[in-house]
Amino acid sequence: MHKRDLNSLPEAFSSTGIAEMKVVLDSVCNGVVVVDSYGYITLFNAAAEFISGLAAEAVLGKMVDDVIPNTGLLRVLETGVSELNQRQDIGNCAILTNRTPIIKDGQVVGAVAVFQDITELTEVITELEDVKRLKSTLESILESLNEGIVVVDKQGTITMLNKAYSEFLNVDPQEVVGKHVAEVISNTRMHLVAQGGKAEVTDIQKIGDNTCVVTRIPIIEDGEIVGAVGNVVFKDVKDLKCLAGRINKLESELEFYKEELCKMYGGKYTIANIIGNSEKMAYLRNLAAKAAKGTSTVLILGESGTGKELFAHAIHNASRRRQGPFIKVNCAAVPENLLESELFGYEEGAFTGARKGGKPGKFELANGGTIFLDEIGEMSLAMQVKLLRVLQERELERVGGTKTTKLDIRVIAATNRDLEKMIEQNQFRQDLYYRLNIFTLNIPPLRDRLEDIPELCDMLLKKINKQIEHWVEGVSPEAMALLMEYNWPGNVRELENILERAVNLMEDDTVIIPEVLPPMLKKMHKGKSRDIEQAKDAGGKEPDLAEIKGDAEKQAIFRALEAAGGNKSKAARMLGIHRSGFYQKLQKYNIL
Ligand SMILES: Nc1ncnc2c1ncn2[C@@H]1O[C@H](COP(=O)(O)OP(=O)(O)OP(=O)(O)O)[C@@H](O)[C@H]1O
Repeated sequence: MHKRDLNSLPEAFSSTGIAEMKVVLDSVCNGVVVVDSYGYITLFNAAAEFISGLAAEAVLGKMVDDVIPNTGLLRVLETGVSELNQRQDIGNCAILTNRTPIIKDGQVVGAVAVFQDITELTEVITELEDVKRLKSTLESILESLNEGIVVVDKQGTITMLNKAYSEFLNVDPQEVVGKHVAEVISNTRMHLVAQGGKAEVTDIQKIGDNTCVVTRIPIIEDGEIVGAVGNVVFKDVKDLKCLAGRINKLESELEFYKEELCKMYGGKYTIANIIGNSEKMAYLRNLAAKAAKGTSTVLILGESGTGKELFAHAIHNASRRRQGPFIKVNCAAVPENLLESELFGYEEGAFTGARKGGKPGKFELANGGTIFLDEIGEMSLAMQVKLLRVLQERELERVGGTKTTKLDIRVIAATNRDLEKMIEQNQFRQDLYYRLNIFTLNIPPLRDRLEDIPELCDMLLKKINKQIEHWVEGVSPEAMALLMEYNWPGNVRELENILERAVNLMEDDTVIIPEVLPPMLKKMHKGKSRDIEQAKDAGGKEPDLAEIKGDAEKQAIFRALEAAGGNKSKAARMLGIHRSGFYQKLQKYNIL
């Protein structure tokens, strides 16, 4: 670093009272730096020392750009032109500086910089800029709102009125700012809130011709009320009514979808829907109500069509789980190789063709509700083991998965098979049977409670009338006698089918007569046998071939079921068709 002898200061300062001048300059708050015509520092006052953090002795006589690298004084020496109000950084300090040349006899003999620390000022400016940005953001938000907003000061003078409010009032926002709020908004209480400091939420206010819903909130700063902000939530109560109407509509839509969901996944029937005034049915209804109160697994036994599913729905609906789902799985209708994933679900990639993202199984879907395992007697031994594990542990893993899901479900199982006999024949696992056989309902076949038939007919006819928009009052005594003599292999479902067929064949009659009942009922009733052709006479219309074939097929199914004691796999074998084909037919004729 070059240093200059202080004895050779510029003539401007060499002869007259430098020391005196330094005392003066050390007393001022601004930093002062003087350089000679070569750029050597000749003066560095106390404020310059303070701002730069450098001692005067250390810098005097040194080249200014060695001391202050970004100095502009050398440029001023060169150009002889002043540079005023320049921003510059010295160390961590921001300064504002005026650089001027020192001219003597028309010659630049040196230069002086007079500067002040503006670090704090810069911070204030930055803060101010932030506040300005925030203000403009808030203004844009307020302007874009649909709600009308007004702000008043403590005296009730409007300081802000947003676009929505000014349009609603039909005033120019610029003109109303500065006016008292009462002059601009009719029936306002804004000035009172700005005085009293008590918020008024969701008040009704008549503004012009509109009855509006308004809210007024005091603005409090440092514990002092400084004004109030008001907003018009609904510019007309009609808007509110309209909104309430929309909410009502949405609520009723929601109710509708909830009901639909309940119909899809919830229990359809209640205990009151279980018809039958026989002692056996009264006892079973009572038992079902007790089963519903508990949490135990329920096993429902009975021939096909006796109402096992009806009981399962009714138990679910009478239980505390009635709000939860009711999920039915027909273990016989799902192909053996799919049953596991159907029951327990699967993870993505568990097998070829597995759906992306996996799929929950029926057990998961039933969580919080009831799972109804129909035709449990048709489940393979391998599946029985898996089912037993889930029933014991009350948790499952999806096929191909590792995560366990806790289950909170009530299990109701049903079958028309003799499970004890199946255990003897090693077709059903004893341990699973014990798990299921906790609360058992044995539904007797219809032939053992013929006294239920009249009441069942009444109920079923009402249902059929509704379905096919026909009006049949009841069953004639002759037809009833036939119904009471039949042995009902298909139970209540068969009764329902026979009544529906009869109603379809009837024309002018208001009661079911023997002629519209199927031949096999009449065959059992000796001497009164007539066949379907008489149905033609009674109904007056020729049954077509498909109808006759369908009828014959249906009767064949019922007969096979009767001979197989309700065992569907056996009935399918007797008819020489595959079990799944047999199920399709059961579904087609509404026998399932
Ligand atoms: N006691 C009853 N009261 C009213 N309806 C009944 C009664 N029993 C059965 N039903 C009606 O008969 C039809 C068959 O009943 P459901 O499906 O419950 O029998 P199921 O024993 O489960 O038959 P499957 O073993 O073939 O599955 C249904 O329409 C059901 O509503």
